[in-house]
This record gives sequence, C-alpha cells and structure tokens, in this order.
Amino acid sequence: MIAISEIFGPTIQGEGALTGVPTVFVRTGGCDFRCSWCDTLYAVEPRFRADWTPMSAGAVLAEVERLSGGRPLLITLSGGNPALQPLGDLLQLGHDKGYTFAIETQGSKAQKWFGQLDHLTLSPKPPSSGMAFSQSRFGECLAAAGEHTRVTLKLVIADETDYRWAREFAAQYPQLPLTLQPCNPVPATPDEPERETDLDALNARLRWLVDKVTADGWFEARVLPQLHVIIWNNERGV
Ligand SMILES: C[S@@+](CC[C@H](N)C(=O)[O-])C[C@H]1O[C@@H](n2cnc3c(N)ncnc32)[C@H](O)[C@@H]1O
Ligand SMILES: Nc1nc2[nH]cc(C(=O)O)c2c(=O)[nH]1
Ligand code: SF4
Ligand SMILES: [Mg+2]
Repeated sequence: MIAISEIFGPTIQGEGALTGVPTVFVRTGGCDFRCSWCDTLYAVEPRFRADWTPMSAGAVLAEVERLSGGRPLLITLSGGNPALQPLGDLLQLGHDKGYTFAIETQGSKAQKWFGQLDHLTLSPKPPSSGMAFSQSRFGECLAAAGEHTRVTLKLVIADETDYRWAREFAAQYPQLPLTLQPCNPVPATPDEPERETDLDALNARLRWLVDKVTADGWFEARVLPQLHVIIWNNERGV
C-alpha cells in the first residue's frame, strides 16, 4: 500500500524543468528529511500520520482518473519523499492507460522503479536546509534512472552559502539540466496553513539570484520561482 497525503489537480507544475505543464499531483506521506524551510510538513512529520491514507495503486489511479476526467496527462509524484513508497505498480498501471510520470525527490533513496519514470527531478538539499548530503546515495539514484528516464536537477537557494554550494555541486553533473529555485522565505506550516508568504521578499531573492547567475556567466542554469506560490501564495491543493 502507498501512504497518501493528498491527490489534487489538474493544476500546473509550478517548479523546475516542467514548469507550466498541466498535471495531477499525488503526494505521499512520510520523509527521511526535515528541511528547515520545508513547505510541506503536513506530509513529512509523523504527527500527521493519521491524515495519510494507505491506498492501493489501483485506488490512486482511479482517483487520478476521476480528477482528470479519464484523460491521460502528467502525474507528478511528490511528498514527503515519494521514493520511500512502493510505486512500481502505479507506474505500470498508469502507463498502460497513457499517463506519464514525473517525481520530485531529494536523492536520498534509490528505487528500481526509477527506471519506469518519464521524469526524475532530483533536488539534493543545500546547507541552509540543515540536512547532510550523501554523494553515494545521489549516485545510486542516477544509476537507478537508467537510460529512458529524463533526469533534471532542482536546487533551492536561500543564501550565498547555498549559491556557492550549488555552483560546486552542479559542476559535477554538467549533463543534467539545472533549475535554481529561490527559497520561499515564509512557507506555510501545519500550525499556520493560512500563512501568507512575503512575495516582495521572494521577489528580492529572485532578483538577487538572477543577478548572481548573470554576473557569474552561469549560463547553464535556469532560474525559476515556484510559480504556484506566485499565483496562489502558500495555498494547499494547487
Ligand atoms: C516539498 S518537496 C517534496 C519532494 C522531496 N521531498 C524533495 O524535497 O525533493 C518538493 C520541492 O519543494 C521544494 N521546497 C520545499 N520547501 C521550499 C521552500 N520553502 N522554498 C522553495 N522550495 C521549497 C523542495 O526543495 C523540493 O524541490
Ligand atoms: N502547482 C504545484 N507545483 C508543485 N511543484 C512541486 C510541488 C510540490 O509540493 O512538490 C508543487 C505543488 O504543490 N503545486
Ligand atoms: S526532503 Fe522535501 S519533503 Fe522532506 S523535509 Fe525536505 S523539502 Fe520537505
Ligand atoms: Mg510544494
């Protein structure tokens, strides 16, 4: 069974290489990380376990089909860390019906079924997250993706230290398309789900990041904000 926090959409992918693409989100519950600025703690902290529903692959796909009116589109798997879940059957069932799959994961756990994905977004965490990075685990994720899964990198940048880390990290993987995403300085929390983000502060970070990238001639990097945050602020389910 798959631990499901929420299934919502269709909406648009607000982050990374597929920004703007219509998609339904399947959010799993449970994460092996606790990033200091995580905007999705209701799908991370064990105190919310009672809100996560164990669902079969068939039941998840039935809900996606209901939301999408049976028209196959991109399904985005996120969390929490969806790589902790048994998702191979869902990928098989969905592909049989014409759906495609992208996943958002931090690169801390590889699964054989990564090779069944259409898109794998790896988002290793910078120093500001407070999480340790494991190069070997990240390498295992890349290896598990194999040849048919398109892999992209998405790095969250909160400050100068993160930026320098991202520069060094990305240089090791020149073959991977890269998005830099400014950290939302005021994400919603489970205790304050209606919290408004500071869009001016976010925009200032975005400008700072664009200035850095252009001044450094880092022309391989694409800079994108979380589009859904700009459209819907910190709202959940969009
Ligand atoms: C909530 S995570 C879930 C998937 C997976 N655990 C991961 O981190 O990749 C989805 C994406 O949101 C990003 N994210 C989380 N909090 C953020 C924040 N405050 N500002 C910008 N991006 C954030 C993460 O870095 C990740 O790329
Ligand atoms: N529209 C939209 N795009 C997203 N991209 C990544 C999301 C996530 O929470 O993983 C997300 C999300 O929650 N909503
Ligand atoms: S890895 Fe992703 S879901 Fe887990 S705490 Fe960090 S941002 Fe949140
Ligand atoms: Mg999110």
